[in-house]
This record gives sequence, C-alpha cells and structure tokens, in this order.
Amino acid sequence: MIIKPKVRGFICTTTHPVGCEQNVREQIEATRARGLDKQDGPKKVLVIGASSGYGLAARITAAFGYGADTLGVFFEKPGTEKKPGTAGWYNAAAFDKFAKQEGLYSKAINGDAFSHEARDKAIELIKQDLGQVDLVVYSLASPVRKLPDSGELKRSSLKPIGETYRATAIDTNKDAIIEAEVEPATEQEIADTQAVMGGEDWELWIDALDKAGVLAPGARSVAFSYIGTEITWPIYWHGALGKAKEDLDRAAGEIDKRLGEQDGGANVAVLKSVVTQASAAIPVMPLYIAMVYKVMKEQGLHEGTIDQLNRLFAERLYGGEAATDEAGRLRLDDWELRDDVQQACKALWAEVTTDNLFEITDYAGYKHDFLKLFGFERDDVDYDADVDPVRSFDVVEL
Ligand SMILES: NC(=O)c1ccc[n+]([C@@H]2O[C@H](COP(=O)([O-])OP(=O)(O)OC[C@H]3O[C@@H](n4cnc5c(N)ncnc54)[C@H](O)[C@@H]3O)[C@@H](O)[C@H]2O)c1
Repeated sequence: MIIKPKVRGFICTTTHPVGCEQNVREQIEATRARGLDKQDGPKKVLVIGASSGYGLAARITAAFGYGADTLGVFFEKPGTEKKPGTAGWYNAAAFDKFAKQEGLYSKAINGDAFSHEARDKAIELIKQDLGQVDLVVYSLASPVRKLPDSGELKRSSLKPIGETYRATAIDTNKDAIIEAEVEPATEQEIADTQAVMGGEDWELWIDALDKAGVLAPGARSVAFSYIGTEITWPIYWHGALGKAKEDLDRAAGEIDKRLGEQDGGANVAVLKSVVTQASAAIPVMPLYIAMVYKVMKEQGLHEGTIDQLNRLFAERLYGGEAATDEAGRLRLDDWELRDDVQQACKALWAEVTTDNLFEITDYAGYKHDFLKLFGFERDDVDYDADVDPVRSFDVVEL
C-alpha cells in the first residue's frame, strides 16, 4: 500500500508505519545521547497511555535511558491489509521491536484503560513476568470514559467556565487566522470532564495495583498535567479541563500518602505545550504552540516531547530530591513560563494575521510536527514505496 496523509480537521486519518517507526527510533537516539545515569532510575515500569505523546516518551526514557522493563497500556487500532492502523499502534510496534533487540522486557495491553479488565490483565502480567513495578506513569488523554462499574459513558469538554471564550486562533484546514468562539461548559459538562480527565481513574489503578501486591516498596507514580499561561488559561486551566486537572492534584495528594507509607510517593508533573494528537484538538493551542515554539527556538530553549520526559526522569523523578511547587507538583513548564518567553508570545499574539502567520510564528514547524505524529514528512522515509500496513507485536488484546 502507498500511504499519503489525509488531514481532517485536527486529525490525520492515515498513518505511515515506517515513519512512525523512525519517530520512535529518533526518540530512542535522543534518549541515548543524554547518557542518563542507569544506576539511578526505574527498573520495572507500567505506563498507562504508552503509545503516543508523553506516555510513549516516558516509556522510551525508562527503557532506553535506564534499561527498564516496561509494560504499556493503550487503546489503538491495528492496521489491516486495506487500512493503516493508528499511529499509536505503529509506535507501540516499533517500541516493542527496538526494546526486544536491546534485550529488554516489553509487553503491552491494547484496550480500554478505564476498565477493571485492563487493570486485572496488567496485574496478571506483572505478577507473571515482572513480580512488581517500581514506577507507574499515568498519561491518558481521552475525550470519553466508560465508567467501570455502571458502564455509563462520560465525555470531556474543551470549554471555558462562566463566560464565552473569544480568541484569535488558527483554522488549521485553511491556514487562516480566525476569531474562535467557545460557549461555556454547563455544570454537567464540567463534572463529566472531571470524570474523564480527573484523578479518579489514576486512584483506581493505584488501589488495584497496591491491593494486588504488585507495587514494589518505594514505588512511585506520576501523572501529567498542563497549566499553561494567561493566553491559554480561559480555555484550559480556568476551563473544564483545568477543573479535571485540579482533581488530578487532589488524587496525587491521596496517592502520595498511600505510597508514602512504603517510602514511595506520587506527583503530578506539569509539562510544557507540545504537539500531540491531544493538544491539536484544543482550541487556540495550535496558534499558541506556533508562537511559543518560535520564541523558545530563537532563545535556544526549545524542548520536544522526548526532551521534556528525559528531563523529568533525570532531574525531577530521579537523581536526588527535586523541588516541587506549593501544590507538590514537579514543574517542567519552567522554561516555557519564563517572563521573557511569555512577553514575546503576547507581543506576537497582538500582531498575528493570516498574511504574517508563517513569518512571525513557527506555524510551519507546527504543521510539520503534526504530520510527523502520523509518520509523515520525514526525510528518511520513501513515501512512494509500497508499505505493509500490518505490524504485529507482543500485545494482549482486551
Ligand atoms: N500535549 C501537551 O501539550 C501536554 C502538555 C502537558 C500535559 N499533557 C498531558 O499529558 C497526558 C498525555 O497527553 P498526550 O498529549 O501525550 O496525548 P496523546 O493523545 O499523544 O496520548 C494519549 C495516550 O492515551 C491512550 N489512551 C487514550 N484513551 C485510552 C483508553 N481509553 N484506554 C487506554 N489508553 C488510552 C492513547 O492510546 C495514547 O497512548 C495528558 O494527561 C495531557 O493532559 C499534555
């Protein structure tokens, strides 16, 4: 099959298996180049949301930075003879191949991580293959959650609270600057967003793992959050998703107490804005990312997904006691939130038009990174060559 990109709104409906494999290889090489201290890191790791974005980068950092054995959980579609699979499927297949070449344990569960079945399967595999895990990374980003007991479907909303949000944004289909308008979330939508992206599911995971005895003494857990800046606050931190992330902070406190009893602990890690499938769906994020990337690249401060996770492991989770903010969070958004970076973004925000979009922001870089997420626009891949969309690997299907 010859596969070319087909973009619809904020997703690309096709994916390239070879391009995805090269993306994973590149992240592995970046991690190796950091020369992390293998003695001071995780050994056996469970990553929930392990197939793309920050979860994939966490898995790569654990395995290739520290030689850790990893079990990944994700929800992806395999490719068939007729149709490519999701990018996450190919990323996970590539990870599995490279980890096994390295002699590292790698196994995965493909299914709904919000279900009790996924937790039961993970516990079974940990008992069977690893005994216990010393790190649990929680990195789910999902628009829906099926509640595990009632089966009720909850949906998250990317909406402000209280007032209609009006802001400059990019129509990524037309590469044009528009005025976006988003109606405020209802009380029900806020509660539902919290049910999907808040901390309850993370707590259910830790509760199940702990009760099953598969958490090693001193085990740690980390879940990812975003706070952002004045520019994105109305739609994110002060919006429905922000309420969900506040609930993640609450859960971190509870889990930290629980794991603390065995000398372990839990934190929320606040990460910077990067191009992922999840961030592409949030109104205003593409434009904000195009600006902040421009500024941070110019200032030599740019970090991509893998750089953030390498730094999280080496300088926050391991390598001695790391400073946390007043809410106990590990902050990796420190460079992005620097005054000079934010002032420069605000200045660009006031100036941007459809005509100067490519010139004054890094929108070209944004678009490139977006297509790269699906395996496209890589110089080292021949996109006119026939490629087999079927990739199988060591994965348990739920
Ligand atoms: N992208 C950013 O700019 C950014 C910034 C800061 C924090 N974060 C946070 O990082 C976390 C991960 O986001 P991302 O941007 O890497 O997203 P992503 O879309 O790249 O990855 C999401 C992962 O979750 C998995 N997943 C989704 N629903 C699932 C389900 N029901 N069962 C099993 N797996 C499921 C996917 O398979 C994938 O592995 C989120 O908590 C997000 O808020 C993201």
